[in-house]
Amino acid sequence: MKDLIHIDGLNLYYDTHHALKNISMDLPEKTVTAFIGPSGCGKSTLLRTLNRMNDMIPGVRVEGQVMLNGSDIYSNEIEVETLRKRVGMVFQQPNPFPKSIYDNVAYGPRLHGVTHKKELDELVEQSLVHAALWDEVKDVLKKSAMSLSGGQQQRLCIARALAVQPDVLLMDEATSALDPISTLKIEELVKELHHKYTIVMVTHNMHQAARVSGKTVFFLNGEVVEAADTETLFSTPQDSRTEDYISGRFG
Ligand SMILES: Nc1ncnc2c1ncn2[C@@H]1O[C@H](COP(=O)(O)OP(=O)(O)OP(=O)(O)O)[C@@H](O)[C@H]1O
Repeated sequence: MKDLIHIDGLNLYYDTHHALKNISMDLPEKTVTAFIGPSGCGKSTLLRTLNRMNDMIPGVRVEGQVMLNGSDIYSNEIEVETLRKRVGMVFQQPNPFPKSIYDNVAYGPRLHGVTHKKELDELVEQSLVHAALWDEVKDVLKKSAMSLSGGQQQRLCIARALAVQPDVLLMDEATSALDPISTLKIEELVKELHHKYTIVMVTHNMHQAARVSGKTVFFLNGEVVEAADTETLFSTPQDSRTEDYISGRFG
């Protein structure tokens, strides 16, 4: 599988706190990559560097390179809005807009200039189908997104992210606020979506990483300890710290 994202010598500081230390890795396209590791090890920080969400945090300094399909996303020529269209994100808490289901999904395409009703209708339907929500909402598209359950809201947020046809979908603990059934639905969805999208997910749940991802990266104190295909990392870890973590000795 071709590598879509190439990270080289990445360091990130929150003021004086050195949160990411010399990270280099490749993220293959159309694969789910899981970031695992104990709380505070830098998983979410690294995820946020992939669509420059850290730019919004005062005092953040980034050094090194993040290449997306051959271009450096930190170069001056990159427009952050365009980058975020290519690299969508879903957060821990479902955060639909207080608008109708339809308008949530149509929001991104409208922002990027799609105005034709038929085209919008198609995009909304296609995105909701891809997010495995269409059957549940197709008759209530005008209803408020806030009327949906937490799990449905999260799938709506996935549909909203997919509606602008991104290359990459970032998921930051996207199931940790959900019940087990909704979690399972999202895991099933992610397994389907990776045929079309490159997915990078942060998870506290090692079992989830093992179930869903093709590649896993284990972090500790802002450093990558080990990155490998998921089966190898969980069956034959090379580093004793990985082994200790996955066998539950800490974290
Ligand atoms: N906005 C911020 N300002 C200052 N420091 C931060 C900020 N966000 C994270 N940090 C610090 O950076 C380090 C990495 O945090 P990060 O949230 O990336 O870790 P994580 O592995 O995702 O943790 P968790 O699993 O608990 O979400 C931690 O020491 C954290 O305190």
